[in-house]
Amino acid sequence: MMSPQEQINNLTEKLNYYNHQYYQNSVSEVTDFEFDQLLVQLQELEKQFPQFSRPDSPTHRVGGTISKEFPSVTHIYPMLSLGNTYSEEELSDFDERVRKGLNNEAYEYICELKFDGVALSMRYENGILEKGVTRGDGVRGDDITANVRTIRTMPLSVRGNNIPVKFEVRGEGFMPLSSFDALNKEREDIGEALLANPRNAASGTFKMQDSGVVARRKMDCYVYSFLSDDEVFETHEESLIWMKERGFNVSPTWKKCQTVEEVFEYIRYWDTERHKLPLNTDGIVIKINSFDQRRELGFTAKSPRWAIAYKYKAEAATTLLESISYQVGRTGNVTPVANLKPVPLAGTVVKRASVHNANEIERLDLRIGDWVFIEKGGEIIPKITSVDLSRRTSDLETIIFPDTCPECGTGLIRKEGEANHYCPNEKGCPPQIKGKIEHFIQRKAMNIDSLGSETINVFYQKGLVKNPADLYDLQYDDLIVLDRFKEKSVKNILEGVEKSKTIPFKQVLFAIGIRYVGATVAEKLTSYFKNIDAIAAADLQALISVPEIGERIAQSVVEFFQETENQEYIARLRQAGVQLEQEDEELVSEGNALEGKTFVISGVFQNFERDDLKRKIEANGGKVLSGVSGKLNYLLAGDGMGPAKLEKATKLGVQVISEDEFLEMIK
Ligand SMILES: NC(=O)c1ccc[n+]([C@@H]2O[C@H](COP(=O)([O-])OP(=O)(O)OC[C@H]3O[C@@H](n4cnc5c(N)ncnc54)[C@H](O)[C@@H]3O)[C@@H](O)[C@H]2O)c1
Ligand SMILES: [Zn+2]
Repeated sequence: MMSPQEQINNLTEKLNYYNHQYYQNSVSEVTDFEFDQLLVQLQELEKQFPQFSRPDSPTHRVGGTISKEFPSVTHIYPMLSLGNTYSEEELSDFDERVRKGLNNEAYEYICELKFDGVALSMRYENGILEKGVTRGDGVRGDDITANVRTIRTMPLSVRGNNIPVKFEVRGEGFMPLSSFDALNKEREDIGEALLANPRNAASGTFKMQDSGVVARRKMDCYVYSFLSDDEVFETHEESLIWMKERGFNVSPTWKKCQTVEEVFEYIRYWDTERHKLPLNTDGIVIKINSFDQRRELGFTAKSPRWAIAYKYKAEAATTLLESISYQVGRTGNVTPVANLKPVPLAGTVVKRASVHNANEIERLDLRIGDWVFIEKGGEIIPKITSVDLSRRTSDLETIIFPDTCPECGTGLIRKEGEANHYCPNEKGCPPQIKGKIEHFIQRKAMNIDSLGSETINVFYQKGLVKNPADLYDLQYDDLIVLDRFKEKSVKNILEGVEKSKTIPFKQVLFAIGIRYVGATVAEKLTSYFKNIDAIAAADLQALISVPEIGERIAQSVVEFFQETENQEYIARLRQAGVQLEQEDEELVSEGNALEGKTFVISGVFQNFERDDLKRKIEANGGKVLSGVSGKLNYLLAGDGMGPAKLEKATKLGVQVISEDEFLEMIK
C-alpha cells in the first residue's frame, strides 16, 4: 500500500505527464473520463493531507503551457479552466453553491455546448483583429495570429457604432468533422499515419508554423465570450447577441435557463442531438448570465465559481467480437478491423470497430469470441476500449496477426519503429493496384470523373488496366465489348482520359502516387523544380532544401525514382502526352527596381499568395532564394514567420522588411 504522500506524488506526476502529452503533443494517452477521475482522486487526497500537496499540482493550475515556436503574449484577462462534473447530482450541488453565494438573489443561467477544440483569445483594437492567442498556461499563451486569421468565420474587422476601442472575444477553435474526415482520407491516401481525433488534430494544426497549411485545413471557431475593460453589457446573453450581430460565429445552440431543472432538460436534449452538429462536443457549459453576479461569485485559482462544465460520458456498449478482417490499403498497409455482433450505440448500429494495428490487438489482448467494450468518443469510428474478461470462456485462442498479405499472399513487412504491417507487393497486390488507379483519377489528381471504383474494378478484372498509365492505352473496341458498357459511356470514359492530358503538372505529380507526397507537397515540389526530370534527378539534399520538405518525404521521392518500374511508368505517361512540366506563366516585366537584389519570403501576406509574391519580385528584376545566408539582401517577413529565420537574418545583418515596405520598393 502506498502512503498518502506517495499517492499524491504519484498522481501529480502522472497527471502532469498526461497534461504535457495532451497540450504539448496533442496526444491523449487516457480518456478524458479517466483523466478527470484521477484528478478528483488527487483533489480528495490533497483535501485530507494538504501538507503533501505539491506546488506543481495539476489541481491548482491550468494544464497547458506555452511553446518555444511562437512568441508568447501575456493575457489581459487570465484564461482559466472550468470545473467539471459528470453527474446531475454534482450539478445540483453547484446550483446550491451559487444560490448561497448570491444570498438567495434571483439568477439565470446560460447553457452552451462544450465544444471540443482549443480555447482561443482574439484581441480587437479599433475594430481590427490584432491578435489571436492560445490559452497556454492561462497567464501567457502563444501568439498564433496568422493561424487565427485563416479562420474564415473570424471577422478581421468589426464595424458599427458602440464598439469599444479595445475588446477581446474568446472561443473554441476547432476542426469541423468534414475537414477532419477529408484530412484523414488524404493522409490515408498518401500513406501517412491517421490523426486520432478532431480535438487533437485542431490542437496540432493551430500550432503549425505554416499558416498556408492551416488555411487549407479549413479550421473554424465558435465564439462564446466577450471581455472588455468598459462595462458594455449587463448580461452574457446581451453579449452573445451583440457578437452574432457583429458577424462573429456564435453557435445558435445556447439557451437561457431559469432553473436547474431547465438545465437538466438542456443536457438531456443535447445528449443525442449533439451528434448532428458539424463538430464534436463533450458536454455543456453552464454559466451565470449576469455579469454583476459573476463578479460577486468570483474565481478560484483555476476556474470561475460562476460556471461549470457538465461532461457527457463517452457512450459505451458491450458486444461480441466475431472475427477480425484485414484490409489492405492503397499504400499496402494492413489494418485489422473488428467485426462485431451488431449493437446500438449513440444513435447508430455498430457492426465494426477499428483496431489500428497489431500492437493494439496485443495491448487489449483481444481474442475472437471475447465480449468487448466499445466506445464512441471523439472519434467517428467506434473503437474497442477493453475486453470483458469476466465473460471470457477459458479456451479462446490469441489472435495471430497474419504474416502474409490476405489479398496476394506476399510476406508482410514491418518497418523499424512503425506499428503498421505492409504488403510490399506494390505492383501485384490487387487492392494496391486498384487503389493506385483510384488515387490517380480523383478530382485533386487527374480528375477523370467518368471513371469510378466499379469501372476500375471491371477493367482490372478483365486485365485491361494494371497501372494508371494503362488508362491511356484503352481503346474503344476493348471497352464496347464489355457487359453494361454502352457507346455513350465508353465515349465518356475515353474523353475523360483524353482531357486529363491537360491537367497541370502539380496535379499529375500528386496523381503519380509517391508515398507521403500529398497535394500540398506536390505543389511545393512543382514550383521549386518545375518538371519531373529535375525532381527525378534531385538527390536527398536538394529535396530537403525545398521549403517544408522533410527528410522522410525526400527519402520517399528518391526511392520512388530509383526504381526501374517507376521510371518506365513515367516514360509511358510522357508518351501518352501527360503534362510533366509546369507551364511557364508568362513573366511580364514590370521594371527593374529590384535588379540584383535577393529575397527570401517567409510567412503569410495580406495582398499576395506566396507564388504571386515570387512572380512580383521576379517581374521587377529581383531574385528569390530559398534560405537565409549572409549574402541575402532582404528577408520579406509576413505574418506568422518562423522566429528561427528571423533570428538568423538578424544575426547575419540581413535587412528584414514588411509587406508594406516591399510594396514601397516597387512603387
Ligand atoms: N485525455 C488526456 O490525456 C487529457 C489530458 C489533459 C486534459 N484532458 C481533458 O481536458 C480537460 C481539462 O482541460 P481544460 O482545463 O481545458 O478544461 P475543460 O476543457 O474541461 O474546460 C475549459 C475549456 O472548455 C472550452 N469550452 C468549450 N466550449 C465552451 C463554452 N461554450 N464556453 C466556455 N468554454 C468552453 C474552453 O476551451 C475552455 O478553455 C480535463 O478535464 C480532461 O478531460 C485530457
Ligand atoms: Zn498484398
